[in-house]
Amino acid sequence: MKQFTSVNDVENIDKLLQKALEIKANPFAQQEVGKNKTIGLIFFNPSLRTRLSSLKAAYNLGANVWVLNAGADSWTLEMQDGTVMNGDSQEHITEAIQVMSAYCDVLGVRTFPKLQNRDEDYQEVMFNKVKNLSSVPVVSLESATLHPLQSFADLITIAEKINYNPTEKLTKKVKVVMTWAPHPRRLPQAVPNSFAQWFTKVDWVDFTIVQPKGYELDEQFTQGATIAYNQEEALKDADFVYAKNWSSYEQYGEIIPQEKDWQITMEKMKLTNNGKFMHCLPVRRNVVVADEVLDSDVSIVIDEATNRIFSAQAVFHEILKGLK
Ligand SMILES: NCCC[C@H](NC(=O)CCC(=O)O)C(=O)O
Ligand SMILES: NC(=O)OP(=O)(O)O
Repeated sequence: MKQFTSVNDVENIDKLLQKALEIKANPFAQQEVGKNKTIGLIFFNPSLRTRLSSLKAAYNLGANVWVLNAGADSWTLEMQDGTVMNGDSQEHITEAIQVMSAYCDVLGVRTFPKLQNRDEDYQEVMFNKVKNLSSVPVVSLESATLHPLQSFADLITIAEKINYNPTEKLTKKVKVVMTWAPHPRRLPQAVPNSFAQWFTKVDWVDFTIVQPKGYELDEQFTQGATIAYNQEEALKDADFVYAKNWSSYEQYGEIIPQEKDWQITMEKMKLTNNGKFMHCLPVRRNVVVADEVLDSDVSIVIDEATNRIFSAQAVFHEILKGLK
């Protein structure tokens, strides 16, 4: 693997899934792979899980690791080219990334969208700038439009829960429903785009996206999914319910007020096939999902967060293995 920016960098999803499950069963077996290697992590936005699970993954592989919270820990970085830097910015991204990539063998980067200009966000201007300036392979720690380490951890979690065995054909597909949920702030589409991009490629999954009108995601990620608008209807017989808020793609970055309450409650979970509740976290309690769901054994959000270690470890392992 030469980089990890989306599922398209994965040659064989099933093989990578097997790798992650093997690593989880035996997390310290590959300490040679990371020996004398350094993983650098740059965060332009906040993080709890991605930051800590990436550190843990690097340690498990015997690698060294550093983290920089850009802007907070470092000089204030200038992102625009051709600027006269006589204001608050102290260092240009051009030097900063070249220098930081000289200090590591793999570079992880988090860059959220600004949610102002759809073209700029969807062209991944910021992430690509970093990627092009880096002299080492780049891993997405969530970019403007995608969060592949999260989706891969979600896949590991579902595979585990159903005791997935790649050599045995499932008699019935697993029904996974991704549902839009309410939120007080304008949030990116990265998590749902990425989840859709991965799960439309898993042939043992029957994948539905349910959302209010106006919240349709970019079709480049959702092709192959069943698109629905009635939440109760869609939840029927679901094995897994993946809740997430996202702002509108069409009315870019906006919140379109809803009459119906899209919050996930126990009553709604009862419509499913004993379905499990999933969320990438952080989650707003009693807005996105009711306490009664999150605090019950229906919820597998902690399993997902735990599997962030193994999605990162499998990806770092594949990239480090390919380095000279
Ligand atoms: N990395 C996981 C999700 C990150 C981000 N959530 C947030 O910003 C939630 C913040 C809040 O609840 O105000 C998102 O939706 O893309
Ligand atoms: N799910 C996730 O990526 O969490 P953080 O934003 O805390 O890293």
